Amino acid sequence: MGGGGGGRGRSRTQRRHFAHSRENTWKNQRSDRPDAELGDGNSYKNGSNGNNPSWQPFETQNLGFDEYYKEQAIVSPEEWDIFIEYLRKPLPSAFRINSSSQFCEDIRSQLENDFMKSLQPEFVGGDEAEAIRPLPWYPENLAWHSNFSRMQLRKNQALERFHEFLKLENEIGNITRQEAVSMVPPLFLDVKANHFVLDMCAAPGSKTFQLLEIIHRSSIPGILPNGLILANDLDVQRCNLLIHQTKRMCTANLVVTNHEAQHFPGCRSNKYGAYGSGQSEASLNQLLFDRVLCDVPCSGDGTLRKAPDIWRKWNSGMGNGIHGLQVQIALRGLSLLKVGGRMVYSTCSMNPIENEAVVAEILRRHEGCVELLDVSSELPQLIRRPGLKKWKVREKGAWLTSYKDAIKSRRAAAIPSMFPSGKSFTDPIDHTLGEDCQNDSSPKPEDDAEQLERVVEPTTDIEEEISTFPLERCMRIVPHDQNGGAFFIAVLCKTAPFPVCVQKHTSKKAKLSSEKDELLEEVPDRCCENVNGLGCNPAGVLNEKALEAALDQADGLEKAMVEPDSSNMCGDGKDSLVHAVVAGNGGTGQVNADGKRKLQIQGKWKGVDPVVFFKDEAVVNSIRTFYGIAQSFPLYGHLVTRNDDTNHVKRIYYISKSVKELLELNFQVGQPLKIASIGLKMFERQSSLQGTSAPCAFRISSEGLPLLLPYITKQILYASSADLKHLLQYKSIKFSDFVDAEFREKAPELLPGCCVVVLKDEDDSKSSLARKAAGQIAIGCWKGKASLSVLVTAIDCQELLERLLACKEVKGDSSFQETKATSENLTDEVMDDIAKHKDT
Ligand SMILES: C[S@@+](CC[C@H](N)C(=O)[O-])C[C@H]1O[C@@H](n2cnc3c(N)ncnc32)[C@H](O)[C@@H]1O
Repeated sequence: MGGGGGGRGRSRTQRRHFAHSRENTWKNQRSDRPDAELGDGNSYKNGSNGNNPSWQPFETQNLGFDEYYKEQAIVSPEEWDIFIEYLRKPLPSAFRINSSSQFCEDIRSQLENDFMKSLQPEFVGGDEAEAIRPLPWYPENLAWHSNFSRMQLRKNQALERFHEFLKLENEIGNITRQEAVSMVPPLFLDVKANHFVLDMCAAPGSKTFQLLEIIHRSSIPGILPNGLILANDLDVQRCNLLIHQTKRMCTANLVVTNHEAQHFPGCRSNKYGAYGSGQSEASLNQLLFDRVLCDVPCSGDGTLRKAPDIWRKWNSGMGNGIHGLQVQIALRGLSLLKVGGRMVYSTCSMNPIENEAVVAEILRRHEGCVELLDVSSELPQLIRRPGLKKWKVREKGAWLTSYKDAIKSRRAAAIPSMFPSGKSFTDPIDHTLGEDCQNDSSPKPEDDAEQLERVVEPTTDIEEEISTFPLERCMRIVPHDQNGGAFFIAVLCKTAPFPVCVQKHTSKKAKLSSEKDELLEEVPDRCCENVNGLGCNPAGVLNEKALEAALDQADGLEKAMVEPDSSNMCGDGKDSLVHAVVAGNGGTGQVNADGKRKLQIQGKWKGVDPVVFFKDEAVVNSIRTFYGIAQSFPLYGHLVTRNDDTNHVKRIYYISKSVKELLELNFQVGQPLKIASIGLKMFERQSSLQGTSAPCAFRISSEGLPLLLPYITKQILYASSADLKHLLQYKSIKFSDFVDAEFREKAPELLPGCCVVVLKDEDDSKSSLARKAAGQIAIGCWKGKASLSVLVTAIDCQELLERLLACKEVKGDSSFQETKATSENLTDEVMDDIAKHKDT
């Protein structure tokens, strides 16, 4: 694999993290109920409570919700009952096969030819005919729908093999459990292997993982794709979940950052080769993206089937409260998008205020530069509804048809962009989104059900508004169309650079014409964000005059940034503005002699380990020599650590060429990116007693091995399937006990320390599976005085034994059955064994 093909060396803590990653309230609340196990979509509202007298059914009704969505005509009146019925049913599960995994075909074939048939007798029916089935709209049968609940999988003996399969393949990254509708947005991004992709609100990372699969899909072994994924999330803990999730991918093409998406820093430099010793020539001088995924935070009412507690919490203030932030994030995404690039805006909410209103607002602000794409010919089997052209705003119990309504009734929380026309009319109160960008997404104390009791002001004298944008090109997925969750997706294309925003200015004209080009693209977004937190209305066309004005404005802006006017900014936008200036000045970090600002541009993010290029030539050369790594595999400039003290580096990470360029640019412009994780763990310091006597201080990590494998010429042995099986089974084997004579002879000749054992192509291999596995199944081992020991976790041993078994089953080798039984019983003892190897 070119890296990224699903992984080895998964953290055992991962499962624990995932257990807490998403609330599954059905699971917690209904485990004692017999009907809870059906997984057939029955409504549980009126179900029995089993033997638990304290059990309370979830209230799957909310009058405010009903009234709101009926009024918004989210579905036709005839469909209302079935819509609600489905919303009350638990969500069937879904999973995706990792299309870049070396075992992708095996897994698909196992599902199609084995599980689809063998599980059918265990399925009791309901709305669905099949126990498991491929999702018809997902390409190549790579995503699957399952009608078994987690509890059924756990409790039903007959399903045990399928359950074990799901658990194991999920843990090692060959499949990912993910809600079906959540798999849709990345498909509409049309990502190619060479794309730079920004995932703005990425945690917990299921879509990031899918994007990584796409860029790695056609990689050939040992070659990395030219693209990268930059996954960002504001929440540090959720970022950690994402890092754990994506570790399973073993990729060198991922960077994880931790920023407010609406203030994601700009990185731009006009200088080349300014970083470090000057040996490296950065070929990237501005960080713009070919694709942006804008899967924004939202009220989440599309996930009601998975999280029924939302029934209780839901009120219309949730959507209103988050609309401003959603607009800001989407606008920032567009400003970071290349001309010609695609951005997908998505939410798991059904609310038009969070969906169509946001899309309409960004089209309004960048009219002529951004197009809402008609993607009706893409994924034709996906059932979706056109976006709404009209909707209303509910505010403090009243229905508002137009912003005029809001002015009339002095409903200050409603802002023009929430309405279909987006018109602000005469506004006695200052309703800027700047106010809203305090990011108060928490629902207002109003309760819609209560509000229903109030007298609602008539709006009859105000005309109904209809959006003039082609919002029917947006897509709304509703639960009853294909027995899933609800989602909203809009696909946008940036068709032209954003014009300059012309505003009043007083400062002197900027004279540096060399900066003009930069300002053409950089200033408008920033200067306007500084004005109202949302970017500008592109009233002015770009001409020489406008450009000069913009240069003037930039001049003034720069001053403003030294003494930021906090009243004009949202959140901690000050930081990103400062970074932007650094970027604009070629990353010298010496924009002026202001000491306070200098501190801000050190690029040292509190509490975040630094990212340091690992340039210790002696160590790099010793690694290259020890493993005989071919010169065609670039190491220099591709290795980084998270430790300033290069003498005490424990782990060395490998980064792709694309990530290297991004990192170099980040250094050039003063490190505005707050990097939480980067690259692929490739080498780890061997700290055992044995390790200290080994000629090379670093061993190859399991994650890095697939990428490095085609380039290793020393410390490598080819084992028969029998010997590899024994190694995986017993963990440590004396040289004299190997079955294969050649292997028995060659193993003692290796240098002490880390080595690689690869499954060899045996002449008698009849199955294509076995032939394919040969040369690809490889493990790290430790060569001691008289034995070889595996440096592989128990779960990896188990998975590899399963693979070997699958190869052998075709040949009818019964001796492998015995191995399988043993592999399933791998215990913590084995884990301890391996841990000892690593830690003693
Ligand atoms: C809908 S979830 C994203 C789900 C994710 N795309 C996935 O597929 O796994 C929204 C995410 O936005 C993050 N978030 C909230 N406010 C944010 C902001 N201002 N900037 C960046 N991320 C934000 C939340 O922490 C949350 O992880």
